[in-house]
Amino acid sequence: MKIVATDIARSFGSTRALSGVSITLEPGRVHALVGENGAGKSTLLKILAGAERPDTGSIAIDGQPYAPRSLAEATALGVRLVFQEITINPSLTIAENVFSGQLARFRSRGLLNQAAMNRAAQALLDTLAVDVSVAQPLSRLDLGQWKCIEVARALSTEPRAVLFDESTAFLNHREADQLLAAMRALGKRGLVVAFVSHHLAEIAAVADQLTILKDGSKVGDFAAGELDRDGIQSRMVGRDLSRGLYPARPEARLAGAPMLRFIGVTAEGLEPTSLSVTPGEILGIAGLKGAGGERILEIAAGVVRPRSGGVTVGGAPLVAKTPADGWASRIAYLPGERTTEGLIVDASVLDNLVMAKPPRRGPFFDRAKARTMAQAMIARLLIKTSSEKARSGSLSGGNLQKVVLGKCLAIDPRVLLLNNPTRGVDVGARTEIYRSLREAAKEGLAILMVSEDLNELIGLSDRILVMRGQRIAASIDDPAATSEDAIIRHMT
Ligand SMILES: Nc1ncnc2c1ncn2[C@@H]1O[C@H](COP(=O)(O)OP(=O)(O)OP(=O)(O)O)[C@@H](O)[C@H]1O
Repeated sequence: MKIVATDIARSFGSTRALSGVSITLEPGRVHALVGENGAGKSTLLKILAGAERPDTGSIAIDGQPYAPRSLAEATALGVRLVFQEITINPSLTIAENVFSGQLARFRSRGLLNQAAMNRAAQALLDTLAVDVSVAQPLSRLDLGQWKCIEVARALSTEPRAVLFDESTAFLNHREADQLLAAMRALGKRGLVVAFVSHHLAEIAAVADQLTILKDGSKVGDFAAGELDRDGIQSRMVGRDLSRGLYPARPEARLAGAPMLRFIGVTAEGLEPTSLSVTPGEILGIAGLKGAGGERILEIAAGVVRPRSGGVTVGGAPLVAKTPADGWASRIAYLPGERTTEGLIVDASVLDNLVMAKPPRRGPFFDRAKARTMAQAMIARLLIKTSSEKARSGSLSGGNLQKVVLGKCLAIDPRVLLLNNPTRGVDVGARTEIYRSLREAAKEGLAILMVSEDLNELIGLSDRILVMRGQRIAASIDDPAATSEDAIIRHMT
C-alpha cells in the first residue's frame, strides 16, 4: 500500500490546523511526523485514518481515491490509527481487548470460544516480538505492554497501514523501546508505518523518513540521517535552538531553610523517606513506575496521607489533608494525567488557568483580572490557542500540558510539585518551560520534579534522587556530571 495525500487543508473555526500539506507514505518504511505543539500532526493522522475530514485536498491509496468518513471506513480499507491515550479496558482479558468489537468472530451458537480467541490474540502479539502472554492478567503488564496490546488490536483487522499518534507519550523509556521495536517489526513486514513523536532519539532510532510540519504547513521531507538534531529542531521551531534546551544553573544556591521537608515518611508504596527541598532548588526524582517518586508528590500535594513520619512546609507541619488544602497553602501540583486529574477539558483555557485561585473583587469573581492573568500566562508559556475563551479540549495535547503548568504557576506557589511536566510538549516550548521554572526557582520557589525523561532530570535539576523499591537508592549532587546510564543503574 502507498498513501499519497495532496494539498490537504483543514481549519477549526479561525484556526488553520493544516494548509496545503502533501505527504507520501511508502510501504515498508517508518515515517516520522514532527513539529511543534499545534503544528497539525494529529490532525493529519486523523484525516488519514478517517477520524477527521479535510476541507480540501485529496488522498489516494495505490492510485485509487481514498476519502474515509469514519475510523471504521478507514479500517475496512486497511488504515488504522493507534491513539495517544491508553484505550485498554482493564476489566477485560488481554485477548478480549485485542478483539474488542470483534468478539462475534469467536462465537458460535452463542458460545465464545475463549481458547481460539486466546490463540489468535497470542499470534498477533507474537508478530510484534513483544514479551506478552495472553495468560497474564492485564494488571501485571506495564503501560508499554498495554500499548502493544492496542497495536495487536489494530493488527487484528489486518491493516496495511498503522499510524501512531504520540503513542509513546505516556510510556517510560523502557516501555517506549518495546513499542518502537513493534513499529520497526511492522515496517519490516512491508506495512506503512507513520508516527508522531517529540523525541528526537525515537526518531533517530526507528524512522526511515521524516516530515516536519510548522503552523499547519509542511517545512519539508527528509531521509533519516539527513538532518542532525539541531537541524530538525531549528526547522521545527523556525529559530536556532543550539544554545541548548536547559537554562544555566545559578552560580550560587539561595541560602535558606528547607521549604519542603520529609522526615522518615512512610505510606502505602513508600518506605521511610527523608528529603528536603530549599527555596530556589529544583530537586529531580528518577525511578521506575511504582518506585515511590509519584507517591512523594502525592503526599506533599495532600492526595495521599502518610502512615507515619512528618512533612513540613516552610517549617510548619503540612496541613494538606486534601488537594484543596495543598493549593490553599500555595503548594501547586501538576499530576501525571493531564486530562483526568489536571484540568477540565470542557472548561475554557481561562477557567483552567485561574481555577486554582480565582481572582476576586469583594465576593465576586473578577473576570477582567482573570482575563489579564490568563493572557499573561498564555504569552509566558507560548500556549497556542485561538483565545483565552477557547474550550480547552480544542487545544493540542502539548498545549493542554502548558495550561496545566500555567494553572500551577498562576497561584504564585511556594512549592511546585511536577509529575512529568513536559509530556508531549515540543522542544521549543520545553525551552520556554524550563526557563520559566528556573526563573521561578530563582525567585525562591522550591520545585520537586518526577520525570521519566532522564535528560530532563539531568539538564534541569540541581540534585537528583533515584528511587528504587519505594525508597531513595541514590542521591546525585552534581547532575551535570552524571549520565543516563548511571541513573538507570541506580534505578534497576
Ligand atoms: N477539534 C478541534 N477544535 C478546534 N481546534 C482544533 C481541533 N483539533 C485541533 N485543533 C487545533 O488545530 C491545531 C493543530 O492541532 P493538532 O492537534 O493537529 O496539533 P499537533 O501538531 O498534533 O500538536 P501536539 O504536538 O501538541 O499534539 C491546533 O491549534 C489545535 O488547537
